[in-house]
Amino acid sequence: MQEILVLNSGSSSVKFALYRVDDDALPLAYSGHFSGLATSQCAVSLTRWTQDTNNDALPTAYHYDAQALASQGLRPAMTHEDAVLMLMSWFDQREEKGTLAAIGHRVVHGGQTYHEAVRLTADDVAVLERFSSLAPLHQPHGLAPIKLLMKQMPDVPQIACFDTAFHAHQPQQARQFALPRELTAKGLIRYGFHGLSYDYIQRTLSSVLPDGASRARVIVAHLGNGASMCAIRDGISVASTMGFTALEGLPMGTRSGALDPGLVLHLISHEEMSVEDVSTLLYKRSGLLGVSGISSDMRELLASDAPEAQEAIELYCYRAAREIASLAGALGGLDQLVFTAGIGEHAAPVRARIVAQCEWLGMQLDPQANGHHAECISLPDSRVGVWVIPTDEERVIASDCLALLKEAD
Ligand SMILES: Nc1ncnc2c1ncn2[C@@H]1O[C@H](COP(=O)(O)OP(=O)(O)O)[C@@H](O)[C@H]1O
Ligand SMILES: CC(=O)OP(=O)(O)O
Ligand SMILES: [Mg+2]
Repeated sequence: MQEILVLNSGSSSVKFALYRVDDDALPLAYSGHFSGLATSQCAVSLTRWTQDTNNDALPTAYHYDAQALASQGLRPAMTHEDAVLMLMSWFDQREEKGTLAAIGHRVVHGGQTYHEAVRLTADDVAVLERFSSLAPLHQPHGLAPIKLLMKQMPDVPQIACFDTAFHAHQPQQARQFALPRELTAKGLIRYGFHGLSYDYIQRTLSSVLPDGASRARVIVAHLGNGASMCAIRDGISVASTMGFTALEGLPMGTRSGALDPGLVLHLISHEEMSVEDVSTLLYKRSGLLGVSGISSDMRELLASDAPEAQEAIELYCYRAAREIASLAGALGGLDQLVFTAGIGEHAAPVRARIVAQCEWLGMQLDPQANGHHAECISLPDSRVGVWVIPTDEERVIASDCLALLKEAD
């Protein structure tokens, strides 16, 4: 039995999933995550998936409690490296272990060089390390396990799948900043991120939409700890709110989103901030955390009575509604809006506020459906369909790995 392991390293988490290779199918065997890495709230969770014997389309899940996790050799880890080492040792000790055909990794920035999944060499890793300053919260954490595993398991292919790849075929206008041509030629362009998530939603949408519903002009709102939106025309990305880096666009958990670039100059020239100070401010101290002064976590803000929490939520939704209008402009109209990722999938009040501000675009929310996170949350006669679809970046990575392995055969 062959298996594919997927690692999705985020700023403070490592999500993982293990798939069995069964011809073209990839049944999920285990999934889980280490969260709160490098904070005082480290945690780990693991779920084992088995096929339901009565209905093989429905997997049944078994969630391990803390004691069972410890007996599996898994406990909360402090760093990304600790987490990956512990995971590999658990992986090695498992009963019913198969042969590892590949390890797939989410790599956030592929620059202009990488437009599809690739089996990595040490030279590739060196190239990708150069993009670390463009995604400081992600790229180093994505590359660290790759380097570690290349040493530990030199015979197992380490395959990178890129957040930027889905956006690589956007029209030039959507990619270009109004900067002198020589800077554009150097790669100072809008790349866009969360592409693995958009790819998954784009692939899933056709099975979700009823017959006759158009997929021509779609906006996907990926609202997680990082947040962006993507305009998708007939399955292809045509514009995104994220740009050269994953700072651009919507306000996020701790990131500012779009700012007047003159403000950055002001911080450096008049507030005596160094480049590093500004970087920390914009990546780690802004967004929901900065505006609320309370938390970067939407759950805490929604539960809080503090006016600052409400202000942060209002600003978040206002900016989201404005970006939807902007992307609808890029698409020349709108047929479907999809919410996904942590906030998009679970925060009904946030979706309600955003859709209310987009009513003029032809969206009508079904409050009851929204309240219980139904797949379709718009009323039957809403001109624009509004959907909630859970994303699955790990599955996109696993299927891209499988396609690459088959190509190499
Ligand atoms: N039930 C919920 N209600 C509101 N927000 C939620 C809920 N569950 C998760 N979230 C939000 O989703 C965020 C994490 O989203 P996720 O897509 O997992 O992010 P990432 O992959 O960037 O770490 C959390 O920070 C939290 O704000
Ligand atoms: C690119 C990005 O912002 O990713 P995440 O949402 O996982 O932080
Ligand atoms: Mg994410």
